[in-house]
Amino acid sequence: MNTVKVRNIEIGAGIPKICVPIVGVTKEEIIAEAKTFDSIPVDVVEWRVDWFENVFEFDKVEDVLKDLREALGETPILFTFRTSKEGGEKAIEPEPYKELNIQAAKSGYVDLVDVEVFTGDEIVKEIIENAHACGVKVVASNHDFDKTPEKDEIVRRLQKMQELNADIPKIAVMPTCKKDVLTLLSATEEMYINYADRPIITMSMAGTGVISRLCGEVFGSALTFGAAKKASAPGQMGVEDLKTVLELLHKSL
Ligand SMILES: O=C1C[C@@](O)(C(=O)O)C[C@@H](O)[C@@H]1O
Repeated sequence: MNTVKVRNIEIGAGIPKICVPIVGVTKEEIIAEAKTFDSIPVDVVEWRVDWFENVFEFDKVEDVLKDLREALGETPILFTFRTSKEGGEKAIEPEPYKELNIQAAKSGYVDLVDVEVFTGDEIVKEIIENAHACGVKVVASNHDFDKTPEKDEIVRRLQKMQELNADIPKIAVMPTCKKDVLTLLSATEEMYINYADRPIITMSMAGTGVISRLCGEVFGSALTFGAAKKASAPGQMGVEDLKTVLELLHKSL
């Protein structure tokens, strides 16, 4: 099993890493929030750029990235445009989506970019190649905010991300009942044990699924999202509580 090293954080080794999203609208909000992060437990910061008011002007995106990098010091930055199709704030066409992610990777300010795997194989491959060429890692992602696909389908999607050469396959699904949470955990365990040669990230959303955000070390999910000021998806716990539970489990495993 390979791990993914970004700055001083090794994703896929030991206790699951905590990623905190920033969902500010203005530059001021985004930077002000980043400046509070030295007092909370956070391993990786996700900038959810789809919330940013000027996301379609790259010079303004780059201007925020420059100050974010300064505010966050050595904490790795994951750059994510979550499209409205997958639960994000804004819609975007595939070509500008590709350009945005490649420009972010080339800026030198980000450590990882998130690429939605169902954008289209050619575009996904192009983003991954460009990101890798500048030393940036790629989290491939897929989200289903309505339901939980069958176990085999979840495993198939994670495999597809790995085949496309993403560094970290990730899937977030919505449970409609408790059994759906077991389906997600079972798919995670199967992928982790039988197919994955790299870290994966999985979660079942909302309150019903919250257990899946805590037990990654048991079933094989390498990173979990926790909330600081505002959650970016249903079911994210506050980071302090999240850290406590992850450490309690880690001690007993
Ligand atoms: O992909 C994910 C996972 C997530 O949807 C969650 O459920 O925690 C939150 C998003 O911000 C992130 O990009």
